[in-house]
Amino acid sequence: MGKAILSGIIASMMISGQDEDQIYKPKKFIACVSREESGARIKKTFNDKVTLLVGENVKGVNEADIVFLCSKPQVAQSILTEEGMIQALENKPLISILAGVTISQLEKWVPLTTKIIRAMPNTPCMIREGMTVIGCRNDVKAEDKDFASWAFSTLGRVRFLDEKHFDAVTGLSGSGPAFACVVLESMADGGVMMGLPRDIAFELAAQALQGAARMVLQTGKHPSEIKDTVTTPAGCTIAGLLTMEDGKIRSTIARSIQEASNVASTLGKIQSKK
Ligand SMILES: NC(=O)C1=CN([C@@H]2O[C@H](COP(=O)(O)OP(=O)(O)OC[C@H]3O[C@@H](n4cnc5c(N)ncnc54)[C@H](OP(=O)(O)O)[C@@H]3O)[C@@H](O)[C@H]2O)C=CC1
Ligand SMILES: O=C(O)[C@@H]1CCC=N1
Repeated sequence: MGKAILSGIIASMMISGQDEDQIYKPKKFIACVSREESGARIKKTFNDKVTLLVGENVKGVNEADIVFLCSKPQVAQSILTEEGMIQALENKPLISILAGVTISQLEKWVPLTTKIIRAMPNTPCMIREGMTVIGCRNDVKAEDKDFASWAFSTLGRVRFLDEKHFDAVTGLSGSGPAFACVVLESMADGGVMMGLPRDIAFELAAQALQGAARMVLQTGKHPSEIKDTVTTPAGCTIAGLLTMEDGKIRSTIARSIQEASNVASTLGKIQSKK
C-alpha cells in the first residue's frame, strides 16, 4: 500500500506539474523498508524519483516533514520505538494506514507533539480509483488534515469519519476490493460455463460491476432501484436474482464484512518485539 500511495502522489504531480495553483508540491520522497529485496522493488518502480533507505527508519523520519506509516500493524510498535525515533518524530504529522492500530495506541509510542492522522485506503489507490477514509483527534491542525486529504485525493475519493468507524471501514472498503474480485470471478465463471472465452467473461463482468457501481455513485440512486430497472417481469434477471437469494448471497457477503471488521479490530493487539 505504501508503494501505491507513493505512485499515486508522484503520478498526480507529474500530471499537474505545470499547474501553478497546486497547493502542495512535495520536493522529495523517502521510502524506508527493512529488507534489501523490498528495496530492490522500490528502486525498480521509482528509480531516482524516490530516495530509498533500507534499515534506516530514524534517518528517513529525521529528513521528512510528514511521515506515512505503512508497515504491517504487528511491527508498528517496534518501528516507532526504535532508538532516536521519538526525537525524529517531534512536531511532525504521522499518517498511519495500519488496520486495527488505534490513535490511542499510537499516542503511547510517539511524542506528544506528533499529530496522528489515521487513514484507511484501499488497493484501487494504485490506479487512482481508491477510497480513503481519514480520522483524527480534534486537536490536529487544519493544515495537517488538509495535507492528508490532498495526498489521498490524488489516489481517489476521500472522506473524513470518526475513528469509531474504522474497523467497519477496514472490513468494507479496505478489504472490499478482494470481496468484489470474488464476485467478479464468480460472475465470469458463469459466463465461461455458458461458453464465453475467459478473457471476454472477465471484461464483461468487470465492466458490469464498474458500470453498476458508477451508477450508484453518480446518480445517488438506491442499488435496489438500479436492480429493479434491469429486471423485466418474467425475464431472465429475476430468474438469476432468485437463484442468488436461494444461495443466501446477501447475508453471506454482509457477514463476510462483519467478520473482516471483527478481525480488523484485533490486528493492532499483537505487537512483535522486533
Ligand atoms: N493491502 C491492503 O489492501 C491494505 C493494507 N492496509 C494496511 O497497510 C499496511 C501494509 O499492508 P501491505 O502493503 O499489504 O503490506 P506489505 O507487507 O506489502 O508492506 C509492508 C511494508 O512495510 C515494510 N516494513 C516492514 N517492517 C519494516 C520495518 N521494521 N522497517 C521499515 N519498513 C518495514 C515492508 O518492507 P520490508 O519487506 O523490507 O520489511 C513493506 O514495504 C498494513 O498495516 C495494512 O493493514 C490498509 C489498507 C489496505
Ligand atoms: O487484510 C488486511 O489486513 C489489510 C487491511 C485492509 C485490507 N487489507
